[in-house]
Amino acid sequence: MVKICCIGAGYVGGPTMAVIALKCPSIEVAVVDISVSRIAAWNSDQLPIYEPGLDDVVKQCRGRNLFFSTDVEKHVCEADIVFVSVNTPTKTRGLGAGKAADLTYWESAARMIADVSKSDKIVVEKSTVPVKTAEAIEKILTHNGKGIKFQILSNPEFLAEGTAIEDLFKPDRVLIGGRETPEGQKAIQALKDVYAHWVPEDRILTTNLWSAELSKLAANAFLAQRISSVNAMSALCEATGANVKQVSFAVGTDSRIGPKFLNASVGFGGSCFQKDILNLVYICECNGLPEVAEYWKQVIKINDYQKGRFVNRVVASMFNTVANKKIAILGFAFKKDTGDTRETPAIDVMNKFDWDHPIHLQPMSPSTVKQVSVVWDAYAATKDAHGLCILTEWDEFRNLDYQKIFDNMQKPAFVFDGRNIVDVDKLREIGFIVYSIGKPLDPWLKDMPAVA
Ligand SMILES: NC(=O)C1=CN([C@@H]2O[C@H](COP(=O)(O)OP(=O)(O)OC[C@H]3O[C@@H](n4cnc5c(N)ncnc54)[C@H](O)[C@@H]3O)[C@@H](O)[C@H]2O)C=CC1
Ligand SMILES: O=C(O)[C@H]1O[C@H](OP(=O)(O)OP(=O)(O)OC[C@H]2O[C@@H](n3ccc(=O)[nH]c3=O)[C@H](O)[C@@H]2O)[C@H](O)[C@@H](O)[C@@H]1O
Repeated sequence: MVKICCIGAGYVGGPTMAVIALKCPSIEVAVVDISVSRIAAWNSDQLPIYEPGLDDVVKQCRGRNLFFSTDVEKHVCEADIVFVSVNTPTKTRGLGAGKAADLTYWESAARMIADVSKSDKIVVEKSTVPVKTAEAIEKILTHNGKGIKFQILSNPEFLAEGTAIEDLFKPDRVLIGGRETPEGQKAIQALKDVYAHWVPEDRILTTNLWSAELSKLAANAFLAQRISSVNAMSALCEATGANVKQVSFAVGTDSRIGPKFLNASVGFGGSCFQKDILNLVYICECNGLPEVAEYWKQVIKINDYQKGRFVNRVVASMFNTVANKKIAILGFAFKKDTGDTRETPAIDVMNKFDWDHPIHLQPMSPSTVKQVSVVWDAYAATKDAHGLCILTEWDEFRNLDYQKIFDNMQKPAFVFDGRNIVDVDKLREIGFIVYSIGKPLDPWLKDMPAVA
């Protein structure tokens, strides 16, 4: 029986391995992590991440051929294929701080694999890593490996949170990069055989190592670039009276451009887009390509601009200050159908509100006045509020009773839709002053000295 071990039981390791276990009953899959609480949660009825369809998949195979464990070394030692799906955040200190990927988790995983292995293994990069990481990993493994043979493969993951199970069941493609040697090709075939249990052959792409590593960074950069492009257009729409929904529909019907990923928003969030682009920027700089680095940096600059623009609209509309006002934030996750709040635009928006709050009105200590409170219900959140900001596109926010909300808010009552999900005309009829990203401006906003 083929044995797979995955190091890192996070948003990627957990769902990907659960799907491999489901689709390949003949393979034993162990997901290991140093976090005791995370593993305990994977072994409980309350999984550590919220992902539609995940509970069902885990229930079907946990204890059968899917195991979650903190005994990292034992499972690595026994495995034929070791996936490494640890976090690769942006470095916060030292060389490349603020841009380069922090590979300390990866390096310690690689050293541990080298230490505990007693048989040949295929080591698979599942985490998103800088191009050429496989070379460094190879060096760590072969220098410590006591003659044991390791083949490194790059198999980046393209799932999106909220649709992870769907994406894993029917991926657009699976990408496997490996060495162009006979041993490398054999390793590629072994991993292909795993995916071939459910992914059609023509969707399994094989490349050299560096192409696979770089394709992942490139894919995320292209996706984020589409969002920054449409968000840049949203600013121009507001200035000209065009409607960004109509513009993106018209643009997206061109089959060369396509309709997906053209929703204007308060900005993209999530743990990966920003970090992966920064990583790309750093790699370009290190390779003497400052113009290319500058090009990709703009994607992040526009994203920051968009978040700032949104807050400026809110503050300018509300008589140029939010001090002493109650603002209801509807949605905090970085997108719908996930509980993940890493790098969510809601954090930036709320921090900027805090910045607008004059010092003399700030509580002396965090316990004296509670500036932020969290409630379960949109009606409770909006009661007596001066304005509401929609920051995540949860379906429930489309169908709220906005008349009831309006009746319970302070007047004038404002709606700031950072996701373009409300019916602007209907809300204006109710009496709200509405700002919706990239849509023709409310007369109220036109008169404000808004700076965007
Ligand atoms: N979150 C997402 O939707 C996607 C993430 N990725 C990439 O996948 C990688 C993992 O991302 P997430 O799953 O979101 O991260 P995560 O933070 O949810 O999970 C990583 C896990 O690795 C564990 N870990 C770290 N070092 C370890 C070690 N030495 N031994 C054992 N466990 C260790 C941590 O305790 C943590 O539970 C990142 O490189 C990310 O860029 C790629 C595609 C999608
Ligand atoms: O490497 C990763 O981590 C993953 O990053 C993204 O997936 P994810 O961040 O989970 O979610 P997305 O659906 O891409 O959304 C990212 C952000 O962009 C925003 N977005 C998305 C689409 C759009 O049209 N407009 C827009 O503002 C979302 O609200 C969210 O804040 C990619 O879509 C995945 O392919 C990739 O595997």
